[in-house]
Amino acid sequence: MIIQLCGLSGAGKTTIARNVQRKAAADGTPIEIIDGDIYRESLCRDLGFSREDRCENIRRLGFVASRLSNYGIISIISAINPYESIRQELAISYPHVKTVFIDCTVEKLIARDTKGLYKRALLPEGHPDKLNNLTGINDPFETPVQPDLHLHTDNQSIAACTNLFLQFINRSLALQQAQYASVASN
Ligand SMILES: Nc1ncnc2c1ncn2[C@@H]1O[C@H](COP(=O)(O)OS(=O)(=O)O)[C@@H](OP(=O)(O)O)[C@H]1O
Ligand SMILES: Nc1ncnc2c1ncn2[C@@H]1O[C@H](COP(=O)(O)OP(=O)(O)O)[C@@H](O)[C@H]1O
Repeated sequence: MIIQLCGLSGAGKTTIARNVQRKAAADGTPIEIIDGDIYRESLCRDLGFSREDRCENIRRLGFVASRLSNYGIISIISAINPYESIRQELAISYPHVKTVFIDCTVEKLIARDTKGLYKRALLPEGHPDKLNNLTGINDPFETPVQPDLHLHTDNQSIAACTNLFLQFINRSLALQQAQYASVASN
């Protein structure tokens, strides 16, 4: 199974994915997190934040996820993943792809601003430190049309989001196994 997250910087993608990974590992369920931030330092080092580059980024992360999921490893793509078309492309490119929206209001993110990116994006035009293409501020984020799971990290605690995510994975795995069993019996 491939789980593609989407959500703005600071929404909680990494935090929730790591919590879910740790809890699932305790039950013997292997999860690999394919984090945009980390892959942008290696496999995706040549990519920036234009629409074209962000789409290429997701395609590459999707490919890595697909290789791992062939071996039964649940692959969580933790990236902003801002465009509906590339999310749909991923969903039809590989089997068992789920989309999880990690949703948080921009107001809350500006208040959190763990990396200082929002402060930089909100600087006046012409300021030398201004960030001109921060998703949600001066670059688009397309709300997913029909996510398989929608978490609201501005009003649900980290623990609640983690539990909802784990329950979602367990439900999806059970459905997947039922599908395999039904195919095998026909
Ligand atoms: N302009 C701009 N817009 C968005 N994000 C920016 C930008 N510049 C740097 N960063 C940092 O890069 C991380 C996002 O990379 P992703 O690979 O997840 O982005 S994308 O899916 O290709 O849109 C993102 O990581 P997260 O905060 O973990 O989401 C930021 O730390
Ligand atoms: N309900 C929540 N879910 C996830 N993170 C939360 C939540 N509430 C507060 N946070 C905080 O928000 C920040 C999210 O950062 P991070 O997980 O790196 O986001 P992202 O990977 O989306 O950029 C962390 O400091 C985390 O402690």
